[in-house]
Formats: sequence, structure tokens, C-alpha cells
Amino acid sequence: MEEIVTGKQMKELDAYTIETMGVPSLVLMERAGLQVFESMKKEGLPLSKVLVLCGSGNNGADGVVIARLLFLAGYQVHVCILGNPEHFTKEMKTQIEIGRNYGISFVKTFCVHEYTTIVDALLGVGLSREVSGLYRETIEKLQDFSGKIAAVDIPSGIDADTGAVWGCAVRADLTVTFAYKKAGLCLYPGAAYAGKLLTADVGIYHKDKRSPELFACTDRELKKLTRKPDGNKGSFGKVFLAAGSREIFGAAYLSGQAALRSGAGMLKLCTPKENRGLFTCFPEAMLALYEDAADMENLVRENLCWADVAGIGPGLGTSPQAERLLETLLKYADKPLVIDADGLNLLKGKEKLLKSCKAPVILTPHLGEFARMTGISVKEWKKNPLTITKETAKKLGVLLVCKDARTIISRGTEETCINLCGNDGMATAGSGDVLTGLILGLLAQGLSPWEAACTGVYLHGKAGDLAAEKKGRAAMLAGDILEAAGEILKEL
Ligand SMILES: NC(=O)C1=CN([C@@H]2O[C@H](COP(=O)(O)OP(=O)(O)OC[C@H]3O[C@@H](n4cnc5c(N)ncnc54)[C@H](OP(=O)(O)O)[C@@H]3O)[C@@H](O)[C@H]2O)[C@@H](O)CC1
Ligand SMILES: [K+]
Repeated sequence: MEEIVTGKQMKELDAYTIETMGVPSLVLMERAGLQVFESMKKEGLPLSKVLVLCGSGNNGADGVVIARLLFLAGYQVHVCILGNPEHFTKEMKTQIEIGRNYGISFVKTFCVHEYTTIVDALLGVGLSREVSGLYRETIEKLQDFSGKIAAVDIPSGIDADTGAVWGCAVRADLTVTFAYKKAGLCLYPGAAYAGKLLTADVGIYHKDKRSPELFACTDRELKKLTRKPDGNKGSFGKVFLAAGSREIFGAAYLSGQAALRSGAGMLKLCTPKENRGLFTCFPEAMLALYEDAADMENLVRENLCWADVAGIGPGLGTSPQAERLLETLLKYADKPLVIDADGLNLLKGKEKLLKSCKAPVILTPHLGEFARMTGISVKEWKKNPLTITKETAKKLGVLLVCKDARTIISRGTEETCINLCGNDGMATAGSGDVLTGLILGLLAQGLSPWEAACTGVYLHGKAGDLAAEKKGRAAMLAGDILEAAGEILKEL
């Protein structure tokens, strides 16, 4: 996993490295500047004439280091420092003095069109208020700039914790962030303002590494998924999935396929009897068919005895039978239960039943479903996704997967997972059904609900990226994500 930090946590880590470990602040800064300089070259930014815009804090001081390194490498570079000299940090004063000794050009005014690349070192994690005055004017001038912009640590104007824009912000082509990704670079709109995001090691260190509060999954989590050579279809887990309705068949198909593709041993689909004929194209699935007057209690209890994990929702509809299925599952489930789609729509008003469920419950709403379920609007969620997801998970006593461009996963504890892969091509019918199936498949193979949710979302995102590579973001279908998930697992 990859740790993600807030601005405050980053400042604490900086301070620990400097004060407790004894690494001079200027050493960290030199490494930071060098990393940006090297990344700008490696990423092919046009460096024939560079303007470095610096603020009064240490982000600005990093900028002066970058200007010196560019100058020493023979590039034409100008430095423009904004901000009150009385507020310059001591590192900033030192860097200006060093820069002057080297003979770097400091300019007071500039015309953006003269430059091929601009380095944004105005504001870093120390941004503390709405951007106004000269900072704002300068950032607004960059809107007409046709060259490339490299942001130091974080695009100026972006809140390091929430990704919100403080009045205005720099739109970068490249952001080189130090030591850890900042939460504001992972959440939108900050993620969009960052452009290509690189994380650079500058030597930040903490002796007593605690488990991260916010993290993203990486391939390392996927590589932990192993098959036992002596396993059998029973030991790889049995999935019971209530999905599909008279009108909808595809969702059950996609979700069920995904459960098997992610490695579950057996799948039983619980669906209306009328669908029997449709499932002839899915011979791997067993069927538990029900009719209008079915004895849901017996059906559910019998299958819960058989299964290792249960899911409900994809294409389920909101008929009285569907509602009874959900209620009965909540009443009797003693194994992990994943609720998605119509299952979530039917949850409204059943909070008590949900709370009394003996099984660990995973809810996978997209933001529309989340809003219907909780009464919290999409707009409100987007303002504070980490806290709202955590608080809702805690309140409902569930593990919550809030699906969005950056899916957030929380079980109400201090620990939150944010997913950094995937793309807008995944906003396509059936994509969520595939995710439900993947999580079910991983649960069936023995992953804990937390591991299955975080890893499942990551696998889904990776599969989406592979599908986009093959088919294009507009043309890709949920079925392509499903296929790609299998390929990703094969490669690993
Ligand atoms: N040694 C280290 O610790 C390392 C730190 N590193 C680097 O330091 C950065 C953090 O530096 P930092 O803490 O000095 O904060 P920074 O982001 O420069 O901003 C503070 C300044 O901005 C000002 N200001 C704030 N809001 C404003 C606004 N809206 N509009 C206008 N001004 C505003 C505020 O002014 P004041 O409030 O004093 O008027 C203050 O002067 C970090 O992102 C990384 O790049 C790396 O080199 C690695 C080693
Ligand atoms: K910056």
C-alpha cells in the first residue's frame, strides 16, 4: 500500500526528519529541488527559457533551488519572488543569497509568453487562506500561458487535505510531490489540477512508522492473491448472489462472471424463475430460482448454509420479492454480505435491520445511491468525501465503498482507503456490477471484508485502465473490464 498524507502530517514528518533525525532542512530542500529539476528533464518539458515563480515560504525556497540547478545546467532561467519579504522563511533568505552569489536573474515583472516552461513554487502545503492579491493576479495570468507548467509539491491554490481550490489555482502539466502524495492531490478537483503526478523521495523519515490513516492500494496487494495448487472448487469459495429481475439479466451475468473470474470456486445465482432460459449462456452458474410466492426464508437459509459469502443487488429490481430477499438476507446472514445497486435502493428505512445483521456488511453505492440512502447530497459528499464516508460507515455499522472518480473505502475506523487507478471509461453500464462480483470473489477466497473491498476496487480500476488501453475510454464496455480483470490477475 502507498501512504497518503495531509498537509499537517507532512509538516510533522518534515519536522521530525529535521529536528529528531538531524537532517538539515536545507539538505531536504536541495534533494527536493534536484528531484523536480530531474523530473522536468525526464518528462521532456521544454526548458529553453524557464520562469520560476516563488512564494515567501519554503515552497518558494524550493523554487530558488530549482532555478539554481537549471542555471548551472546552462538553461536560461528567471526567478520572480512574490510575497512579503518580512515573511520569508530563513531557508528562503538563504536560498536567495545563494542564488545571488551564483548570479541568477531575479526579475520583478514578467510576460508569460516569453517562457517555454513555468515552475510554480508559489504555495505548497503551507497554503492557509483564500488566494488573493498579487498571488491571485499571477495565477490568473498563467491561464493564457501556452507552455508547460511544473508544480512544486502541489499546484498553488490547491488545499493539501481536500483537493479544493482556494479561490484560484495553478493548472499544472506535471506535479512533483515530496515523500508522500498529499490527500489534496488524490481527490478532485486537486487531482485534475496536478496533471501528471510524480512522488519523489527526498529523505523524509520516521522511526516509529505507524499504520497510515489514508492509503491507496498498489500491485503489492494484488500480488498477495495466490492460488493453492491443492485447492478445489469448494476451498476457493462459494458465492451466493441474489441478482437479476424479470426485466434485467445482464447485471446478474456480469456480476456472477466477475465473481468466478476473480477466482471464486462456485457461484449460485438467485434470480426469478422466468430467467432460466437466459442463463443457458452462463453454464458455470448454478441457479436458485424463485417465483412470486416463493418461500424466501427457506431459500435464503438453505443457501446461506451452503455459501461462504453472499451478495445482493445487481439488476435485482425493487419488487416485493426483491425486498423480501434483502430483508431475509439481513436477518440470517452470518457470512460477509455485499449489498449493491437495487439492494441499496431497498435499504432505505431498514437501518435497524442493517445494524442488527450478524454478518459483516459491505455497501457499494455510487454517489446517487449514496445520496438516496443517506440523504447526503452528492455536492455535500464531494466537499468532504473522506470524513463523510467514514462517519456514514460508522453510523451504519458497515464497510462503505463510495464509488466515484476516486472511490473512498471506510469501515468507520481511522483508516481510509482511496483508489487512485481507473478512468472515466468505467462510467458505463454494468461496471459497478463487475466490481460487486470481484469483491465477492475475493471474499470467497478468504480475504477479510476490508482486504476484499480495497483490493477489489483496485483490481477493478486496474482492469478499467487495461480495458481503456485496448478499447478506448468511450468505447469500452463493462464486459471489457471483466475480461481485463482476468488478464491482470493472470499477469500477476
Ligand atoms: N524543510 C522542510 O520542511 C521542507 C519543505 N519543503 C517545501 O516546503 C513547503 C512548505 O513550506 P512552508 O511551510 O513554508 O509553506 P508554503 O507552502 O511555502 O507556504 C507558506 C507561505 O505562504 C504564505 N501563504 C499561505 N497562504 C497564502 C495565500 N492564500 N496567499 C498568499 N500567501 C499565502 C504564507 O505567508 P504568510 O501567511 O506568512 O503571509 C507563507 O509565507 C512544502 O510544500 C515543500 O515545497 C521541501 O523543501 C522539503 C523540505
Ligand atoms: K506549488
